[in-house]
Amino acid sequence: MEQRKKIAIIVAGGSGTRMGSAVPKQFLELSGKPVLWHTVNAFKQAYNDMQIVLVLPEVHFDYVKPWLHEFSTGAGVMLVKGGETRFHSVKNGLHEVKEPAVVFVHDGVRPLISTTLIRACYEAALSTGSAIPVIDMKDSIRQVEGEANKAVDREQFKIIQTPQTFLSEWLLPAFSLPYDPLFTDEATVVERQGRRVHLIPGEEANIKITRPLDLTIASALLKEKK
Ligand SMILES: Nc1ccn([C@@H]2O[C@H](COP(=O)(O)OP(=O)(O)OP(=O)(O)O)[C@@H](O)[C@H]2O)c(=O)n1
Ligand SMILES: C[C@](O)(CO)[C@H](O)COP(=O)(O)O
Repeated sequence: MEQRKKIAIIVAGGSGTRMGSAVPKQFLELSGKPVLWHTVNAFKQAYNDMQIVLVLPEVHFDYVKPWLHEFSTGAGVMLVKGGETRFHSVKNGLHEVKEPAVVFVHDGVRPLISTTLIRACYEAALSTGSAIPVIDMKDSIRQVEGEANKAVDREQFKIIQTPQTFLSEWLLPAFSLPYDPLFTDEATVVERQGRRVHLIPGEEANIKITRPLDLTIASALLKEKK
């Protein structure tokens, strides 16, 4: 099978308002290392020729420099300034994609991503153009509109994860579209360009650390993984 350069754009440019911690959640400690260390490590473990583009506010470059040298072998890690929204952070990272590649876009705050899922995304994107990991809904859901609410069929919905993975020739043109607040992930941007995205099974453990309880859950999951 054809092989391609692999680039992981890891976005860590947010301020973590829902977490409410003094230090942004991507730098909080998880089993003795920053959350973001686990995320970068997962991509380096999956493929040692993986190029990492780490997107974060310039004021936070000093948080990561002390431990980044650990990942300097192979294609290394590049630091890029974050943007106003996640979309703008991804767009800044994409400026570093200068040759045909399989591009993974991953939340810096999903440190439990597995080697198996990263490799599955690579293979699926290489053969179909895109790979979006999803999991089933466990709870019942309701649609709320003002005072009214109604049950909806949860079988028609999926929970979307990252890494959202694409051939660079899919992703780069899509990000020249004007920003829309609905662009909360890359699948939405690529779809707006008229492409149909390919869903693959995600992982329950691939949680996004968003609120304080998620850090407790991530810590327990990491212990189980070891
Ligand atoms: N301008 C932004 C906003 C978000 N992100 C990143 O996108 C990922 C998912 O975003 P989210 O969990 O919403 O993080 P925050 O925006 O930091 O959190 P909150 O919405 O609670 O403020 C995170 O790794 C976050 O750092 C980013 O790179 N640039
Ligand atoms: C990309 C994402 O993690 C997919 O579930 C999600 O859309 C990020 O949303 P957030 O509001 O920026 O956390």
